[in-house]
Amino acid sequence: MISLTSHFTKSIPTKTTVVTTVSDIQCYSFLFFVSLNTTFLIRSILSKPTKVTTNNSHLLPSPPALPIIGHLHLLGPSLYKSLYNLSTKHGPLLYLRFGASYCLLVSSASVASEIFKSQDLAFASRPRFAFSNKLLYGTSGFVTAPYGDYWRFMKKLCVTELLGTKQLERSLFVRREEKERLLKRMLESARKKDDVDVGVEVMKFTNTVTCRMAMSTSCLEQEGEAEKIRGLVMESFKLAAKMFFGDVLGPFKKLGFWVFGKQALDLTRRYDELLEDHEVRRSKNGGEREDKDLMDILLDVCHDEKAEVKITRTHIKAFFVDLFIAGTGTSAESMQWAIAELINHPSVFNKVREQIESIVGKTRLVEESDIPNLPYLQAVVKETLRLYPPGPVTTKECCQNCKINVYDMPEKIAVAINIYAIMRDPDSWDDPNEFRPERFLVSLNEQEKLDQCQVEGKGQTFNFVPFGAGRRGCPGTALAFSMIHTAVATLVRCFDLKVSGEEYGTKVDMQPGPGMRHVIEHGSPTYSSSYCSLQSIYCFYIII
Ligand code: HEM
Repeated sequence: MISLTSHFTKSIPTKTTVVTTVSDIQCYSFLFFVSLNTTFLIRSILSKPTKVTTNNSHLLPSPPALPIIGHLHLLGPSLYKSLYNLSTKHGPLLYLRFGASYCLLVSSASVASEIFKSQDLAFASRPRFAFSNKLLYGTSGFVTAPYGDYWRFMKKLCVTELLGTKQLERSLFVRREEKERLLKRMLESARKKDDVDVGVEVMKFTNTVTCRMAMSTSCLEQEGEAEKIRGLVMESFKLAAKMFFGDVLGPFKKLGFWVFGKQALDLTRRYDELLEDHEVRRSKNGGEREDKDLMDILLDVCHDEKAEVKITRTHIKAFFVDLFIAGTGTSAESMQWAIAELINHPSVFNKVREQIESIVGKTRLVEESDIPNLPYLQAVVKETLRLYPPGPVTTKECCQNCKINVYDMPEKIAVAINIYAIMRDPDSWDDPNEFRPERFLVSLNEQEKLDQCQVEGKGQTFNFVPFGAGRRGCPGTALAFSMIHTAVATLVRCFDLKVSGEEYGTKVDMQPGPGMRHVIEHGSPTYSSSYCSLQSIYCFYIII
């Protein structure tokens, strides 16, 4: 084990954050919007926002809105927190309008269960944003694909060839090797007494695992390839955050694209180059291989003229970009939050380490097969995901008329489900803002009762939903848990940790950065542009 012995000379990087009362992006969007066209403003003032009504007696609750901007002024620097504040004040199901776009906001487990379970099929698509057909392979992606043959085909492939239980067993050696590489890199820094940027290291780990599992290759094979992918993912977040706000521009959204279009095309070209380089290397190295990976299978379908579902090369590229964006930053971010909470709670840290030592001993590393015997580690990871979901808001679109509670849902209405709010709801959780992993430790008796409920179909309360749920729920849940458990256990097992330049015991600042504005300036390792943890993450170095 490596202990920290000396003070460190390197100072914490000064990524200062300026918190404003109203997010800059809001102001910029609004000013941009205002200066663009007064005619539209006048029209908007004259026309009342459409409210979603049901048989006329049920008007969806909605906070007071301003002309033109609707509820835009109610958003603060952190989007998901602003939405959380709105729901605590006005209720768990709200109608909101931001400039020219509108949506329903869902913030409680009971309303979410309608969407995740009772009306799952009706909400099996996602809404399209203003520029979604322009950014990164347009509408060919999997995450944004409408519910239909293409989505079903890709989902099945995803599960059978990459993320299902059997595939995860087959790819166990990849995660083991990459865990050892992560450890080696950290040990090297330790020997040199260097600071380690946890964010960079765990992102290399998740990137390379995903690359190797999906394309049988290591991102680290080529000089700087992991860094290149990490950079591209960060830039995608920045751009998506800027372009997302195009929606408030309504009929003028094309002008917004004109501003960012060149950046979007450049980003797509760089993803293209990366994937094409990769394809050239793989055909040089292998040609026809017996043990086909996901990329091989997709290329076969692409070349098969009789295939039931038509897959193009653009679909394949879009799919891999989606996997990187949805899978690598989210898992890496959760690892960082977990480590940060453990530094802030030394007694929890020691308990995790003691449990690992009692189960694994002192002579070998933690393996995935040890995880079922480490309930406290599992509880720490769950509690981290509850407090800091990397995708705090997920979106769905109603694709057929249906009812939520007493309200009729019109087709095409966009729904934002605030996962963050659900997992901090005091009706579901005692002391919801406290980090208390023990809440996830259930006694054997309780576990039996829970199992019985699951068998009888009564067990889903939808109050713990970091991965969403229903048919559009995250297919990478098992992989994410494997990666997070292993990485966190390895770091706790092998290193004593503290914030660089500070005394032992100094707390990591857990205040998330100011959301959208920060994403636009710095990019974010999270796949949701509405959430940002960079203040603590950037400032957070391990000293070994
Ligand atoms: C801590 C890690 C992760 C978290 C918290 C997370 C969370 C989520 C959430 C909230 C959704 C939306 C679910 C919904 O709308 O109901 C989602 C979708 C998705 N996730 Fe994850 N995810 C994680 C890791 C991964 C990994 C490792 C992969 C794959 C390598 C992955 C692939 C996807 C894909 C492809 C979708 C889109 C599914 C669809 O639209 O059908 N995620 N994830």
